[in-house]
Amino acid sequence: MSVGIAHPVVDSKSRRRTFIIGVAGGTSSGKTSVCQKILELLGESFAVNGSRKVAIISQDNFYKELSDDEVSLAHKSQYNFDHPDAFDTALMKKTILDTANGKTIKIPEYDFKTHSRKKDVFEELHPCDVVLFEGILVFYHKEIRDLFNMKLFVDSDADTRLSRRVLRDTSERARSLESVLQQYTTFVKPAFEEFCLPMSKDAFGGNGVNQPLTAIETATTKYIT
Ligand SMILES: Nc1ncnc2c1ncn2[C@@H]1O[C@H](COP(=O)(O)OP(=O)(O)O)[C@@H](O)[C@H]1O
Ligand SMILES: Nc1ccn([C@@H]2O[C@H](COP(=O)(O)O)[C@@H](O)[C@H]2O)c(=O)n1
Repeated sequence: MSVGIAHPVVDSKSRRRTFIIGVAGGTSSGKTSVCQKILELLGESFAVNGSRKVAIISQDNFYKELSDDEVSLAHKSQYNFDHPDAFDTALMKKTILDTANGKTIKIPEYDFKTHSRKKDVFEELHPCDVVLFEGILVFYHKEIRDLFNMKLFVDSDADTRLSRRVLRDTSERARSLESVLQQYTTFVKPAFEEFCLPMSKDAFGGNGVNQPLTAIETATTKYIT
């Protein structure tokens, strides 16, 4: 499989200095784990040529703020967090563009237990050389998809994803087994098939890090001055 390295248009006044990699995949496919591994390995290999800053941004931090009624639905597993409209696409686009243009950005932090952003809590991210932007639907909107220099799709079997999700959501996200299964069958699985999987076509696939790592190293070495 070949890896396409794109050069999206960015603000002509600022010198682009960040290589942005989109990392998509179903829930619990291992997106965060793959990003962390890439970050670790890139950090080590880049250290040879001087320090390069690599960061991970999660799409989860861009969930929209919900009304009180929507929060009640969410607590009953009746809110669809897997639909593209659940995300603040405008803020996501601005954040990626600002990152691409070497600006310092502020990323909201999300609380899965309350289904809301943490009030007045932001992570400040200073300019980076490489940013991994991961999430279930980071390839859905063309206007976002086209901002990535490279696209990776973490491909894990559905049973594996569901079993990891059950373990994670019951231990880390304060969910009951019944609620995880209800949400999965009602929203998560159908949305994965409709909105996530079809967008994986032109992305670099698999669930390991070796092939994408080589491609990323090659691409970023050429791209970053
Ligand atoms: N290769 C793996 N083997 C076993 N567990 C894994 C593996 N990759 C991820 N996990 C576990 O599955 C859960 C979801 O992984 P994560 O990387 O957060 O996925 P995603 O970001 O796609 O939701 C986490 O609890 C993580 O520790
Ligand atoms: N309040 C929320 C917000 C999101 N979710 C679920 O999270 C999944 C995306 O996160 P991953 O780390 O699994 O990629 C997504 O499938 C949403 O259903 C939630 O349960 N509650």
